[in-house]
Amino acid sequence: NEDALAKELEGIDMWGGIDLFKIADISNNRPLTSVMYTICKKRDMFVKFKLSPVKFLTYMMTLEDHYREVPYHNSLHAADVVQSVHVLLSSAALDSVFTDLEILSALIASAMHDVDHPGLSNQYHCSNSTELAIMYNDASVLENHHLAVGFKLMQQNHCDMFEHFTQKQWQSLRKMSIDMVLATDMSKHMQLLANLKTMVETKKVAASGVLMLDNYTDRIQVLQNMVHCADLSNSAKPIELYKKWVSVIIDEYWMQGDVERQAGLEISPMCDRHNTSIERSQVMFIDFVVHPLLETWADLVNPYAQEIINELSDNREYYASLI
Ligand SMILES: CC(=O)CCCOc1nc(Oc2ccc3c(c2)CO[B-]3(O)O)c(Cl)cc1C#N
Ligand SMILES: [Mg+2]
Ligand SMILES: [Zn+2]
Repeated sequence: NEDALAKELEGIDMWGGIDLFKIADISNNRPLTSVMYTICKKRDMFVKFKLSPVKFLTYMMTLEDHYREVPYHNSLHAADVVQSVHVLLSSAALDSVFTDLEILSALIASAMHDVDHPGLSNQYHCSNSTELAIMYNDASVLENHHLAVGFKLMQQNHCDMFEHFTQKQWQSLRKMSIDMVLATDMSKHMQLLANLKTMVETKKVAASGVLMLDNYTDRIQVLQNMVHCADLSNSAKPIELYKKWVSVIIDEYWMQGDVERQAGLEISPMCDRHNTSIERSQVMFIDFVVHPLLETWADLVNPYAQEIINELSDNREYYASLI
């Protein structure tokens, strides 16, 4: 089985290069741990930061165990975002732009960004003043929870993989990871996109063609948008993968709608199994959210994301043709 897993992981450096549904099957349902270990190994993170592989794997398996068995927001999605960030980071326009600590932070943030997701949206939690909504005062409720769980688990026995970090390194990784995961809250989308657009208009590029980012605000904005793009990137992947992601997210939305209907609550958008057009909602999400974001990202790292935009346009036409 190790050979089959190694084989499937060969495409890990390519956009849509791995099938996470297959990897889940052949990794004994450890897609997140397998993908994260492979990428960190390739990026020589264990040597660079003196990470104990045993503690790293113990943490990753513990983190993976804390993703729930919900249709979409399980560890498969986290593995997908980790791998997508890994590919976006390797864009030539970002060559040696980010430090190893920034790269490790982006990968760790991606790995934990939806941990313990209950399959119910922020809107559901806030509308019903759930325990989590009360805990986080309706502000980025799920994203705060994902971070709290993700970092709490690092304090567990044998999970302290950053034991050799200086206080400065730890504080920096923690701040950047927090800023990236909080930026995956969809209510921050318009602000994030506006910042990215401004950055594209004012971007400074070195003679070599790489981006020049000279302060924390600019650097973290690019990292936040990168994780956000990866988080929404299903519709820019090969159509067979995209269709699988659509089918599982609809399952999760419909389960939420069933809970809302049962409780006599107003059913959230796209969550009513008796009244929803999957094709229409996908076309609208692509037109109003994903395409504007990925197009701006493509402008930033131009011309290194054209393949992603082409894939997205093909997929949009596929669903538009079914309406
Ligand atoms: C098959 C797909 O293309 C799924 C991509 C996500 O599809 C949506 N996502 C939406 O918002 C969130 C985006 C990211 C996240 C979450 C919600 C909660 O955790 B998360 O960080 O994964 C909204 Cl509002 C609509 C759609 C649609 N369609
Ligand atoms: Mg999330
Ligand atoms: Zn996510």
